[in-house]
Amino acid sequence: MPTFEEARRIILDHVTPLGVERVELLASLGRVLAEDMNAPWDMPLYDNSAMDGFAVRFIDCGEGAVPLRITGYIPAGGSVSGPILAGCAIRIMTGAPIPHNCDAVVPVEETEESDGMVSIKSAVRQLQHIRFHGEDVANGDTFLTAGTVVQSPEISMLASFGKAIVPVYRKARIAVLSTGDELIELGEPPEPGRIINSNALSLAAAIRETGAEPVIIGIARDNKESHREKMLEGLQADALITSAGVSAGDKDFVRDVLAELGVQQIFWKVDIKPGGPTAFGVKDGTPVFSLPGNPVSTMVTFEEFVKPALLKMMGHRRVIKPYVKAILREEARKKPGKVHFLRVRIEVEDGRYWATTSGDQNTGILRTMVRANAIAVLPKDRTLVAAGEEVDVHLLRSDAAMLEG
Ligand SMILES: Nc1nc2c(c(=O)[nH]1)N[C@H]1C(S)=C(S)[C@@H](COP(=O)(O)OP(=O)(O)OC[C@H]3O[C@@H](n4cnc5c(N)ncnc54)[C@H](O)[C@@H]3O)O[C@H]1N2
Ligand code: MOO
Repeated sequence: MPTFEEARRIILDHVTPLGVERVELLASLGRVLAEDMNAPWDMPLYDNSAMDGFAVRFIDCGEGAVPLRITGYIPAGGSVSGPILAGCAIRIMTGAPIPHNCDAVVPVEETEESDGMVSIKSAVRQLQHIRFHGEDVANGDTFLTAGTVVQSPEISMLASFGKAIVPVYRKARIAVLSTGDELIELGEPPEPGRIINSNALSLAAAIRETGAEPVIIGIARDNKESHREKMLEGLQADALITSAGVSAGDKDFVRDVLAELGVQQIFWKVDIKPGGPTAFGVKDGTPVFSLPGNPVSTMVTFEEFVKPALLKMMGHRRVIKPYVKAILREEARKKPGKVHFLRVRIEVEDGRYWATTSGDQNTGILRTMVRANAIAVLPKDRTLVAAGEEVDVHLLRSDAAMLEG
């Protein structure tokens, strides 16, 4: 039986990035660039002023210099009409192109103006307040490399270079299959013995949060034909996730039917709790994740095993969530032999993370998953983690480390 880290490694070793597509710039947000991007021109494209003020010749600004005559005006978006004449200055705005013989810009605050003349009140350095063409990125340079996750700074850079269409890794389409005779769909009346198919929706949400596209294919009933039919449909997607029917029950058909359909089982059962009965298989390169049915186990195993794989499929290179250290406020006890994923609430105090358990850790208890914003990963061989001890934590929510305001 693989350990937690071994199981995650095995999964990652069996998945590869999907193909590439070209999308409109804004649609590339959160996606991964599939090609290096090279600058089609210098940025900035032309020498320009970094300040509102006066374009001058440095030699006219030495000690004891006389006021300069203002002979022109170049607004942002304007154009240069000629050189700066000796003893003259040209009023200029930030971003406006500078005359070819301008070698300094003096900010307006450092000048005094009267009767069409400007006096400079401070020492001038040659080349001050000029932004030179190509000083940010030179024509032909690689300004973003393949594998970069596109966020607003990348959008800014891509837009600045006129890239309206961007090559990114394809979004993964992930089939979600629930199994079990007890399941009813959202909207159907609940009654004893029936369970609303919440796993399909929590998985779909988690898939979306990862940047992939969920395809809910419904419920396979507790017979092999129903499993076969739904699984064949699910195997058309880039990956298939099933929930429930994977432990030792007499109606747990998932692994059997997957095997009949030619899915090679890579592992079944991992040394963890919750999530012990998790299985992973592959058919012709399509990964199949069989997650246990308890809603908490489904979500935790998605987070720890499926999410890194989906990220890798969509071209991400950083796919393994790092641990942060948190101080446990109260002791936690466990049996030895398995890594335990403890649902905790993190708070930041004095720049450190503090973790409190979110309550009842039974896998049937959903409310403590809702209350949790992180998972403390307790080592396999430990039986007691004392109050005040540091534990490794995976943050679950983007606001987990944020402060109230
Ligand atoms: N003899 C053994 N029994 C069990 C073992 C074991 O190793 N030996 N493992 C236990 C563990 S751990 C878990 S977790 C569960 C998981 O079993 P399955 O994955 O086969 O899931 P089911 O038994 O079918 O369902 C478990 C639980 O989850 C509810 N469920 C199922 N599907 C959904 C859904 N789509 N939405 C919401 N809730 C769902 C289901 O009603 C059950 O309550 O097995 C233990 N038993
Ligand atoms: O995955 Mo099960 O939830 O360990 O009880």
